[in-house]
Amino acid sequence: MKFFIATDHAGIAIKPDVIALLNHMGHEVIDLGPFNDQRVDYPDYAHALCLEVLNNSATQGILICGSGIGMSLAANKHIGIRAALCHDAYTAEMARAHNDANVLCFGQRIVGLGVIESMLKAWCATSFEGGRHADRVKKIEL
Ligand SMILES: O=C(CO)[C@H](O)[C@H](O)[C@H](O)COP(=O)(O)O
Repeated sequence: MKFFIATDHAGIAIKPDVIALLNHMGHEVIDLGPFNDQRVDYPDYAHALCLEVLNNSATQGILICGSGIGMSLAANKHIGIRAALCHDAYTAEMARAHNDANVLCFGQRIVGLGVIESMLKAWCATSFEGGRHADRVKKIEL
């Protein structure tokens, strides 16, 4: 899988570890910034990442801010993006299996590296189940 990743200043510290985990799992990761810890606005990075995911087939995104909330709110403004704010392996698994989520959001101020690793493993190991979930996912978009 090819991932795009972006953060704000409140998510940047954990980014190298997340990229290393994904690389270790065999995934390609494109870093869309920021590249220093100066204060930035999360919507700028969320929107840039969503455009990349939408314009590159078979890619997914990872967005990290302090809580994950701002990133997920901004990302879900894009038609075709299903951004899931996850806190553990179960929410990551359900986001893929039931919601066909294509952007994983989490908060650096909320989860530690162990939980992040379990979320990434669950996310990458899980495919959309389709079936009864397919019509529900279609209904998300107005
Ligand atoms: O959008 C958020 C909260 O809903 C993110 O967690 C931001 O990273 C956070 O608001 C940044 O806060 P800061 O006090 O400016 O570092």
